[in-house]
Amino acid sequence: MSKVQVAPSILSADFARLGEEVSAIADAGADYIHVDVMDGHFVPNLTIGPNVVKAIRSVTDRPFDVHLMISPIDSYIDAFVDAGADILTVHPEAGPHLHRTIQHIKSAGIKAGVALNPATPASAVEFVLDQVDLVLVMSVNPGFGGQKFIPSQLKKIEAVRKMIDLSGRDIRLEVDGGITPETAPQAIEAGADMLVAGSAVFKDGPQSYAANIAALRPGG
Ligand SMILES: O=C(CO)[C@@H](O)[C@H](O)COP(=O)(O)O
Ligand SMILES: [Co+2]
Repeated sequence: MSKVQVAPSILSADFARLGEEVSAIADAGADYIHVDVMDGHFVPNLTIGPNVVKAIRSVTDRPFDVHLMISPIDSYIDAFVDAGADILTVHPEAGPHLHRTIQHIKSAGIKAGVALNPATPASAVEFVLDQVDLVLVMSVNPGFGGQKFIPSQLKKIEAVRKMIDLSGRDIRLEVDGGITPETAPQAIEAGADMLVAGSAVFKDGPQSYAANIAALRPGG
């Protein structure tokens, strides 16, 4: 399996100093910058939109992994592509035609991911697996940082890992929610190769970011 990569979620950053925070996690070893976009409708929280993504894009050359929790999804894709997203990940429930949404993202020349909510089965991604670059398994219900990892998702991570390996395609398996030094090894053991972590990275301030990121990697 490829090296495990860490994508800190800026949802737990200090929004008053967002540019500095993005720069600090990049310097601390983040492989991606995970951006949680929430609309107060698909999920019960409101966060940031494409203007903020555009504003922080110039702070680092790390890829932006943009997790879209908005519905209906399709009319927002181009704005996030223009803002500088490198990966756009969408939920199957967020639009009427998942395959078409993925084609839209791919036709813009960037990577496409599909996010599976805790109650959404692995099979939801089966017939688009030939199109996607990433599958994101949500290990909490989407909407907030700082929630507890849902253990039943480990089985789904294993199932998605099998599907990816069978496909023979280069697809990342990202796990998002409640990732800590205690739960990261379980997610990795089940097949994850990309970990999102918000509260576990941003706790204790910038001087701890490098150690917090390192603690999530295998052997960390
Ligand atoms: O997408 C989401 C929540 O909807 C996540 O990306 C969280 O922001 C991760 O936060 P922690 O659970 O790591 O604190
Ligand atoms: Co997320």
